[in-house]
Amino acid sequence: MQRFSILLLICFYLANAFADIKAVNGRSLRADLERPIKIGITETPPFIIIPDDHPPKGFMMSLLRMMEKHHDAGFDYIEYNSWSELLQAAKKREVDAIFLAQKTADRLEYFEFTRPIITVQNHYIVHDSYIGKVAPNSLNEAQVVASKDSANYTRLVKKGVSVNGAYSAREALLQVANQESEIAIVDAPKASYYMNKLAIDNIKIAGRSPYSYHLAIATRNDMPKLNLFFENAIVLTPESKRDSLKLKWGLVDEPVFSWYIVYYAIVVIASLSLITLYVLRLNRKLKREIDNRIQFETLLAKANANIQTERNKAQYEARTDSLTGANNRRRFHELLSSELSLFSRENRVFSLIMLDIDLFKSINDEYGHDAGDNVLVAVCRSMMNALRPYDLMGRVGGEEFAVILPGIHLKEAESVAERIRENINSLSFKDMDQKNVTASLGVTQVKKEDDKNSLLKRTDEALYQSKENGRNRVTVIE
Ligand SMILES: Nc1nc2c(ncn2[C@@H]2O[C@H](COP(=O)(O)OP(=O)(O)OP(=O)(O)O)[C@@H](O)[C@H]2O)c(=O)[nH]1
Repeated sequence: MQRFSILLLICFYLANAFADIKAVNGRSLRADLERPIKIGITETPPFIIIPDDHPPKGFMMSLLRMMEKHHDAGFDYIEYNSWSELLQAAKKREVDAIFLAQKTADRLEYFEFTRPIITVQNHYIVHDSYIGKVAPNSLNEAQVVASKDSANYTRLVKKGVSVNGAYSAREALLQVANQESEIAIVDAPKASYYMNKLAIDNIKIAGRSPYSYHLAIATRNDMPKLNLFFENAIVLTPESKRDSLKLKWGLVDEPVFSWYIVYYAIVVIASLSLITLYVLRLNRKLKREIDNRIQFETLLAKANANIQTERNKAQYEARTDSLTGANNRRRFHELLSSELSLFSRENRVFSLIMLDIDLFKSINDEYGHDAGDNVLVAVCRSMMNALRPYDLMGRVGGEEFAVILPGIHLKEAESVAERIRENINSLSFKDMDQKNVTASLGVTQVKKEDDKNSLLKRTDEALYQSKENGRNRVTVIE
């Protein structure tokens, strides 16, 4: 994250460096200029128009006057007859600033340029009788004319195109109107201005040159504060005011290639790419972490499920007799305690049966321990069959079982015990030569004054009496 922030800072630093916005206050700057700024002007419609008997006007003049007023500056306008005269005067420092387009190496020796104020597109102007559109590669075969002062002229001469050098854009247009030349290369604002002003109605625009130029203010480079002043004045001129001036003078800003846009685009794209890369990386990392977490949670859930299963198993084993599956002695005593407390709290009566298999030792001795185990399992199952689902049974000794009969009174409990006895008596075991097994049972019903010991003791006593009286019987003690 820290690395990313540093990169972003560098991007914004570069963006500002390219934009080169020198946000200096216009008023304090003007105070540093000891004398009015001398601005050289020459006829350059529709940017600068110099009528014989009126003050100069045009887009640039309006803009300069706006700056003058807005920044409380003093401008002196010095007029020149031609562009070349004006340029020479500026180089000789007779004027401080001029309105200029091309940043040639020669000009950069004398001037510093502000950012572009407006971008102007060149067009091909032809006579009305010209058929078709003019393309850049058709210039070689045509009679082309351009103002000698213009960059178009220099550019075409450099490319080896034979081009007539007119004294001005006005003359170039007139040459086409008079059919002395075929194609004039003039920028759109000038062309439309002269076509209107001179009422030339036999020429037309027949194509767009690939070249455009930026118009800026060039200030003498031995007064750096001057450039800063104009730069600041341009930045502080509201876009809306500049737009309304452009509209007034029939200017259209052409969508032309600008390095500023490229720089900004690079910076913005680079920043967005960095952000996207960062987000994608973060996303991948998060996804990995989520996957790991899911995997970990699945393992954890499995482990928890295993623990729970083991716990359930342990609980089951802790309360169950492993041979018969009945409640073991400990669990049975817990159940008995809770029945007793229910009886004392809610007066819910219950009966207790105690059962002991008769002469079980002899079964073990005669048929083996495994046969004895089978008898225990069979007796247990037979007891369960004789009981209701909510009766509570447990194996409380080696061959001894007990049953709690919730809600059952003594008489009914006796019948249940009798049914159990009969069921056991009717069991037959193949591995014991169909020998019958019998059991003795003792039955009692809980009483108000009972605790666990007294209850168990009474039931045991009943069981003991069954044994004493010959086994295979049920004895009831109230
Ligand atoms: N096979 C088997 N025998 C058991 C188990 N638990 C206890 N025994 C045996 O059960 C027998 C109980 O014998 P005794 O207490 O003498 O009573 P009995 O032979 O049933 O005689 P009475 O109760 O008087 O009818 C003992 O020999 C124990 O070893 C068991 O889980 N499996």
